[in-house]
Formats: sequence, structure tokens, C-alpha cells
Amino acid sequence: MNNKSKKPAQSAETVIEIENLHVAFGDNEVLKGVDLSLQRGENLVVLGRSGTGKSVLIKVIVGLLKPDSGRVVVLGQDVVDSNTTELDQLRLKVGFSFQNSALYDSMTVRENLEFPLVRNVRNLSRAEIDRAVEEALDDVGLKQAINQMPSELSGGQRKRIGIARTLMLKPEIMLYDEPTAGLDPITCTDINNLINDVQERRGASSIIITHDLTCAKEVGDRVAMLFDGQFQRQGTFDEVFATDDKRVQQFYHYNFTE
Ligand SMILES: Nc1ncnc2c1ncn2[C@@H]1O[C@H](COP(=O)(O)OP(=O)(O)OP(=O)(O)O)[C@@H](O)[C@H]1O
Repeated sequence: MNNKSKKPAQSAETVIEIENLHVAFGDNEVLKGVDLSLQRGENLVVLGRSGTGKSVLIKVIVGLLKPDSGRVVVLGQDVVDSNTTELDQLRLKVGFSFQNSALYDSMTVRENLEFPLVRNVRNLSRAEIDRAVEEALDDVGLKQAINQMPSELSGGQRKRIGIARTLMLKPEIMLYDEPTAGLDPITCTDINNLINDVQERRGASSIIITHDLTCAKEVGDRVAMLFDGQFQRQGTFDEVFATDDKRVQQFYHYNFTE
């Protein structure tokens, strides 16, 4: 397992800025003053045990969940104060790759990929749509799957098609929720390489939520670890794990020794 070898150039531009974010469901205080930023061109990995609020954080970033308090600015837009139309516009620039790939089973791969484009971009010619589909499939290395049904694909292929579909709208920011969950180690490496390719070839800025430390190490320019409602550790992979903190060490040993 290698640390990410090639660091793409990152600008000093902040594309996501979160300050003092609080989210509670009744008595369950999930996020208790979260601060986080994402720089343009950066891959940021968010680690944390189940139920620590990683998905809640993503939902707040895309405006699907209103926080109790805090500031959330995405691509210069204040998400908390945005209305539905403004959020719809923002979501065109923020691609969300779901844990279960969320493909439509009754549509071919081509139709799945066309769907976000036809729905969101008007007046595209057939040739433009075909070119965009081919480009996205090429990016994920699955051009040959264009006429297949999702049920004919492996789990890893479905994940890649899910990512290709998210890429159709050329998002500036990618949010990956558990991209390698349930995949064998070799397929995981394919997905990790794809996430790095998306960063390098598309210049995307990404947040990758994962429990998979190999994934964290291979894709993360920076790693942030969520504990007790806050990011308790942030830095490179090696910096985050260079601590005697039992909670951090347990997380590490569970991944690599069990
Ligand atoms: N809509 C909701 N209503 C009530 N509680 C919720 C809601 N959404 C999330 N929660 C609670 O918030 C906490 C964090 O959930 P979240 O899904 O963000 O965890 P997670 O870190 O993504 O976990 P996992 O790694 O298992 O996916 C959990 O206790 C969950 O039950």
C-alpha cells in the first residue's frame, strides 16, 4: 500500500468552508462545532466510525439538511441561506456519488449516463450527448459497457458507472460516499486510481468518505478524522495516525490487523 505518490497542484482557493457546524436530532448531538475546508484541486478524506455523522455532513454540504447553526459556504455560496432554486443550481456543480451507485436498473448504461444531462442541460444535440457519454465512460475505463444493463455489471463496474454518471455534468466538486465499500482489494485499487484520475484529469476537488484506510492512504492529500462530533485530527495520512490516542490507534489496527 502506497501513500499517494503524485500530488496535483492545488490552488489556495477554498471551495468549501465550514465553520462551527452544529447538527442534532433531538438529544442526539451529532456534529458539535465542526470546522472544515476543502481547497480547489484537493482530495480530502473524511474518516470516522459508523454513526459519527459523515453522511450528515455531506447532506449539509449539498443543502439536503439544514444545520442547527454554523456557516457552510460552497463555491462562494452560503448554503444555509440559499433557497431551493439556488441549491438546485449549486448541485449541478457538486457531484454526489452514492454508496449504492444508485443506477436505474431498467435503463442501459447509456441511458443512465444521459439522464442527468438531458434533465439539466437544454438544447444539446444527439452528437453532443453521445460525445459526453463516451467521454465519461472513457474516464472510468468502461466504454464497452455502454449498452449493458446495470444487472449485468459487477459491483466494481457499477461503482465506476455511478461515478461516470456523476461526471456527466462536469462537477467542480465530487463527494464520494464509501466508494470502495464491499469491493475486493484489487477492485478497490481500481476505484482509488479512478478517484485520483478524476482529480488529475478533471481538476475536481473531492471529499471522500470512507472506513477504508488503504483508500484513505492512496487518494487522500489530506485526511480528517471525525470523533465526538468534531474533527479531532487533520493532516496527511501519516500525520493523522502518528499519535498514541487510543481511538485513532484502534481505528488503524482494526483496518490492518483484523
Ligand atoms: N434524518 C435523521 N433523523 C434522525 N437521526 C438521524 C438522521 N440522519 C442521521 N441521523 C443520526 O445521526 C447520526 C450520524 O449518522 P450518519 O449517517 O451521518 O453516520 P455516518 O458517520 O455516515 O455512519 P456510517 O459510516 O455508518 O454510514 C446517527 O446517530 C444517525 O442515527
